[in-house]
Amino acid sequence: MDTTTLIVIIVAVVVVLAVAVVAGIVLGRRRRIDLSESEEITTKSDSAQGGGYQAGGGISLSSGAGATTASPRPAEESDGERTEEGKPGIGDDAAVPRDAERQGIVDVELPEEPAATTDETAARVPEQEAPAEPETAAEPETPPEPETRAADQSAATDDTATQVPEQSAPAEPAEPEPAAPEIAAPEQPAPEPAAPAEEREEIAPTSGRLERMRGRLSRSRSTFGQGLLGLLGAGDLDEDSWEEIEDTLLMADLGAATTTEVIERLRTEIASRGVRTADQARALLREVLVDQLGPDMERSLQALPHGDPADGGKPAVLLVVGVNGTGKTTTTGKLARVLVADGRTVLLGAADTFRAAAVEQLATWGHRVGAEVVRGNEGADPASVAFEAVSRGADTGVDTVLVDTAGRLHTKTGLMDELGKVKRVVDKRAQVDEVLLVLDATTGQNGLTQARVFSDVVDVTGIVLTKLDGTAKGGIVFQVQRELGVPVKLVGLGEGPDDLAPFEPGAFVDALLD
Ligand SMILES: Nc1nc2c(ncn2[C@@H]2O[C@H](COP(=O)(O)OP(=O)(O)OP(=O)(O)O)[C@@H](O)[C@H]2O)c(=O)[nH]1
Repeated sequence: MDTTTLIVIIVAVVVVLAVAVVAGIVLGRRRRIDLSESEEITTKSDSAQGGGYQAGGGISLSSGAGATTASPRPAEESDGERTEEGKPGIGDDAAVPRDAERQGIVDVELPEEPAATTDETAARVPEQEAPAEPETAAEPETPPEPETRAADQSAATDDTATQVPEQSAPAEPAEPEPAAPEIAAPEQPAPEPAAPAEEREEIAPTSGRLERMRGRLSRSRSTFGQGLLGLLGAGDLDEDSWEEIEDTLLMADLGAATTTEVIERLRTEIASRGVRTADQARALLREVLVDQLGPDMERSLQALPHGDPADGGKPAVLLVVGVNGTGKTTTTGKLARVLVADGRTVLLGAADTFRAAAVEQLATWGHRVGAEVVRGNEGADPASVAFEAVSRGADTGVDTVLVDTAGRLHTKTGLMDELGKVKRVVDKRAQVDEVLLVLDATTGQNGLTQARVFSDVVDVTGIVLTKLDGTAKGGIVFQVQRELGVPVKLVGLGEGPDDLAPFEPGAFVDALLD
């Protein structure tokens, strides 16, 4: 073999090797997930994301009779995120140690002393702490001492309010059918049934609210949409990447148990489905997150009357409960608007007798939609006001009675007893169709602790998660439902009168990932 032939052979071998290397690189790149390929980004109208969500869906209302709540998993299967002692604590942090002991729902010990220093929510409304300790709360069976009536009834600003005379709630449990307390003849001003129709405010249509307000979830969206999809789309997912994804989910308050399940499912599905494109990664993430939100849970609001109220039917009764400052009164007012917009008649019960401003606030909401308000004096027995509101609602034939209760720390045994009493007393007059627990989404893990205690005391049937517009921790929705098996039914997305939307898992996840 001469030199020329040798050179030709060497050149040929080099060329073949070069072609092989280039082909290898190209194939390798194709197998990566790259979210920067704009043409592959899925739009929300893409049928692949359907999931049954109707962005135009309104708040679904139903009658309490026969409605059931489906739970995605039994509560005892849930894995709580705990402090080192393995017990729920006030202000639990989202960053849970991975080796934290898992456990289901546990009884929370209710300390005697307020946890105001560690409870953000309580700290927000400090003035409520002082009057929150009347002995009547600790001794719910004892009628409260008669108190001096607030100086001047004419201070009331709402014409439609009906004043409940000062009295204790009907005794319980000795009298199964307590006599309805009389309505005091108000002095000044005379009560009016409702504001004239022409004075009432326009109410935004309930349909399509979540769609219209999806921008309000922008803080949570930056975690999920940019954070999570960015990580998933970074290509080779090594152990460091998975850890980052895990941290991101924990920071968004999904909780350790949900996070572990999400990660495991993503890892399995990415491998088995051969996820390679941005579209596929997004669709998979959406599917996994929606599944975690229990899409089959019953979320309609049991706010429709039992039969025709004009023909002996009974109004639906909803109790609104929660700790201080979560947005109970605001939510009650917003809900009244939703019902009025649906053509329903509503009566509001102002059973927050600790804070005069709360009563005025509710009266204003009522006036704006022409709903009558039953109110008590500051310091009156809230059970009595609630009872009277339900009685009045039944007598006047309204469709729905909404009872706003005072904010109370879940750690205050006496106040929780008092709440239990409110429900038991109302139960004697009419069936309570919904107990809505209002949770402030910005308080994160503390909301969970509250939810457990409230659920124990008053059998919560639905969660309203407020202030989702002001937090990056929208993942708390996942935890609340998982731990309690109680559906999030409504979400508060702002301070405006119509900033209340139905919670729909598909739409919610879409809003987070867009
Ligand atoms: N950003 C935002 N603010 C809200 C939302 N819901 C309620 N708020 C605000 O939260 C504050 C407290 O609301 P309230 O309705 O007075 O709370 P509350 O639970 O009735 O308070 P207490 O009766 O004192 O326990 C008010 O400033 C509301 O405007 C929401 O969804 N988003």
